[in-house]
Amino acid sequence: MSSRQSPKQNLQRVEQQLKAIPEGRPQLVVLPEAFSCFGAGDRAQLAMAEPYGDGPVQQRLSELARQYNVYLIGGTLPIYAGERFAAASICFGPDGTQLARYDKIHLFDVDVADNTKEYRESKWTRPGEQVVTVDCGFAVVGMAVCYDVRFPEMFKALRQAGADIIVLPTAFTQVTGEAHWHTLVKARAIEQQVYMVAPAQFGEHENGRKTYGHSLIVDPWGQIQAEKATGEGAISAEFDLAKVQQIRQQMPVAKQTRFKVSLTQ
Ligand SMILES: NC(=O)CC(=O)C(=O)O
Repeated sequence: MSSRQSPKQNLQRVEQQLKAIPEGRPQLVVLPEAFSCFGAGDRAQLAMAEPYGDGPVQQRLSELARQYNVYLIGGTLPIYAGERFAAASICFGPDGTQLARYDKIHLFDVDVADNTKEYRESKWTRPGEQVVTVDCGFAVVGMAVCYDVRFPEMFKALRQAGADIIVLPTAFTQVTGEAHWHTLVKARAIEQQVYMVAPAQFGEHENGRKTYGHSLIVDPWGQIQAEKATGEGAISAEFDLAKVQQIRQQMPVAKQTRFKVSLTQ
């Protein structure tokens, strides 16, 4: 997506894309980070933050999950958390119920050589404290967001919690995306032997910020199954549990780790 400031407009785009998904209804649909509002400014996002479990964006996502009979993960939306908001990723089941909420743990407090220069996400966003998985029936799905991809220990924790797929709604900057995006997403898939489903924000937004795009689905062998190289739109790929199991059996890295080994000089 190339989300605008208006949640109404962005939700209309989500519905258009759900309608446009070709043959073979997917079981899981994941929207990018900040899908409902991008570029409005942090103060405006705080003002539009919804209480968890209530509010127009969550209500619409619930309706869409039911209407299209999918597990639907709303990448992130601002959820009321006092003086700051939580960048929450929320999973709805096909019956429209809210199944899980993950609040972005690692916040993007970074200097980047672009026209924004300083990103200080923690000024307005309250970080999450818990890793979250959700059982979607056909797979256990681990939830992560954007900058989390740079913290491999979190992905290990998700795998240990049973994840077969890890979703990564994203709004990578153009500059950091060009340099690191594909490598990071593939690395997390290979290390944890999981599918990575990483929908991204794309293009120039109303505040002048540029995001990298390149939504990706990567299999547990690190092969790209689908990529949106440019523009808006949906990509999809099949989830093959047998492939996950085969790779984990043939290369059982999770059992072979010697990380606890003590080093002597
Ligand atoms: N925008 C982010 O949260 C992360 C990002 O752009 C990066 O890690 O690079």
